[in-house]
Amino acid sequence: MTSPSAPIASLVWPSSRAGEALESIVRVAGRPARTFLPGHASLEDAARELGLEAEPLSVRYGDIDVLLGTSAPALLRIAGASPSDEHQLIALLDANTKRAHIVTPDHTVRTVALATLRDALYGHAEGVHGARIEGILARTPLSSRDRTRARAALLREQVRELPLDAGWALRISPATPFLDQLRSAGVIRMLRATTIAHAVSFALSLLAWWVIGRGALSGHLDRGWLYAWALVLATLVPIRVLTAWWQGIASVRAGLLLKQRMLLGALNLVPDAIRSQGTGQLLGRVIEVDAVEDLAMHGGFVSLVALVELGIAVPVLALGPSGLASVLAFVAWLAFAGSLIYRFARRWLAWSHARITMTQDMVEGMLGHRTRVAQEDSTHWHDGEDRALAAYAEATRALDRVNTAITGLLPRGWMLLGFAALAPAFMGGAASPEKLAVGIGGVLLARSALMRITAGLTSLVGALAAWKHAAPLFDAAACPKAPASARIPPVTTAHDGAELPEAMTLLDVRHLDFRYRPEAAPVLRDVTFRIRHGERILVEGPSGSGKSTFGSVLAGLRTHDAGLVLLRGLDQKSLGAPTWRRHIAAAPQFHENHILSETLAFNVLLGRRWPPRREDLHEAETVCRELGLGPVLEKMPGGLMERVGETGWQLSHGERSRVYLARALLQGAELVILDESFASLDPETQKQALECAMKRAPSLVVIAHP
Ligand SMILES: Nc1ncnc2c1ncn2[C@@H]1O[C@H](COP(=O)(O)OP(=O)(O)OP(=O)(O)O)[C@@H](O)[C@H]1O
Repeated sequence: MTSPSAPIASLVWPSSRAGEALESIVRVAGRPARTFLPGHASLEDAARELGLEAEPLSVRYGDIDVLLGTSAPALLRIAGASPSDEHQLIALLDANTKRAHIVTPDHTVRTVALATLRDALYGHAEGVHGARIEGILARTPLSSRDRTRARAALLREQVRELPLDAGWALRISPATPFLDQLRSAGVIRMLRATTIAHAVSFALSLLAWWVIGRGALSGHLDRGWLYAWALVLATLVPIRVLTAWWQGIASVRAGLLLKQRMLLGALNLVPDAIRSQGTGQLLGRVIEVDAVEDLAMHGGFVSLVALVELGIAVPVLALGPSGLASVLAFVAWLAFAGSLIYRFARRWLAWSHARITMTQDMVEGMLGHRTRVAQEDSTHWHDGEDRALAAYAEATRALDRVNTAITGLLPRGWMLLGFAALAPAFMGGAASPEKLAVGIGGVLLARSALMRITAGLTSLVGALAAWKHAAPLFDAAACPKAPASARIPPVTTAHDGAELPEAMTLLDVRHLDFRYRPEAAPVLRDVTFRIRHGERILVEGPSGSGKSTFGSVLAGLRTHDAGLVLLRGLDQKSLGAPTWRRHIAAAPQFHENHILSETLAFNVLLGRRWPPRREDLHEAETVCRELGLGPVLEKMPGGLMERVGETGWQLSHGERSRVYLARALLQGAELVILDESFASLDPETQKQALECAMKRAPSLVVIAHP
């Protein structure tokens, strides 16, 4: 193994130039980027400044090869030249199985062997294990080549399972304008290439048609022309294959970007907005995302090809024997096609509305099914469904009628009209065979273009209808996020029981008003309240008095109408939602919380990095045991790795509430808000769980009934 820094020492960036390395990689990759302004708190913030997301690459040493193959562009963190040096960075542009391109500190691109990068990443482990391995090898009689190989193999074996902070993968943020994302992923370039390839392919088809038509109509076809025809057809094959390949790649990339964007939009939705929409409507939106992707991709490509074909068909018609008449007939038929597609669009919108409404009702019905089975007379379970089905069937029939006209009438009607326009030229006998061949070719080409454009536009209509439902998710992704760079003053340690100075105020609530709707009476009115670091506070009140609402405003889950909520003197807008949530963790009331169908470890470590480190799992298990979950951990065959939730181990009510508690306590927040978290526990377990919360939460707010 080569020494970690020697082969690429001149190609690495000092960590102090991380921002510049980021900017350089962005520029070389041809991505739209803003100018980098130095002085950011973290690399993640610096990346955000450049319109990127820097995702930490936390892997095991054994996964370095996979990492190098899949994470570019990335900033890789390697060990400094000597153990005392700060770490250095490699700006990885792209990589294949053997080589990688990196951007050097003088902003040039260099090719390096992938093995060199791998060795550089192992450099972190060299410092720790190198000397010991060297000691083992010193006692072994080996040639220097074998020694190097044995050293590399031993080191890899030693550290295979150990974690490595390998740097950051750089991704264009899903919140940047979608066109920029498409451009950056090379989709626009591929669309351009596809369009040109289609134009060439049509021109060649036309040439082939002209060659064969000319021969057929003139009565003889010599061998030379036949060869030319065969050659043109053979050339078409690779062009079509290449076009289909590009088209496929462009669809996959664009689809992926769209899904990422929608996912971000879903995560950006305000919880109250989600609640007011209902599960059915949200699911409807998510389903429509797939329809948007399929129909828009298909419709977009087909329409693009159709436009190319139209652009060729019209001049060919004009070159035929009945030039102007043929073109006018085609334009008139196109207008007729347009009116049919307009009618189709209106009916599709009505049909998709009926379909989506039924989906929403069905989901809501499924969610409430258990309650219905227990509470409602079975004769009323399906009330209203017949009416909805009848409306849907009628909308489907209306759509089918216009669809039949589009697919059946349009192409056949055009053939009749197109040949009718050519008829005088055929009858007159004055037109040359070449002209007649071009005329027939034009009619056929126009038919193909017409069929394609109707197929493309009908798909686009479907995409548009689906878009109406999916757009809120797409738009939510573009919501400007509050800066995450703002830092709150460092935490100072509380003195147990001592009167805390003013500076220790953690959360300051002043004249807070909150109402659920603008016209409704406020649920919280003029609340002024202060929590100091280390305090444990009990919030009590009768049912419906606004305790949970208050907790959710403090946790940043709801936005207040008036007043101030300050965390160490800064409001949520200045700190940004992620920073706010890092400092305040909440366990919402039971019905607002959820066990995800995942492992127990995943559920309790939800607020931390995933995959977890060994120490995360250890802490999670300790907290679970402190909360009295030891017996259930013992019962589960997989322990912490047992799958829980709807499809897994069904946790009891009290067990679930302690999982929610563990989840909140494990987030490492400064303030933990527990909303009726102890209500479902027996007195003994309640005492145990409360002791754990008191011990682990730096500051605590407990909401409970008197
Ligand atoms: N979306 C909403 N629109 C209008 N009012 C609402 C809405 N959601 C909740 N409320 C009302 O706000 C009030 C406060 O609710 P909150 O859940 O905060 O009370 P609570 O004190 O936690 O009650 P409990 O002890 O029963 O859990 C209640 O009267 C509730 O009905």
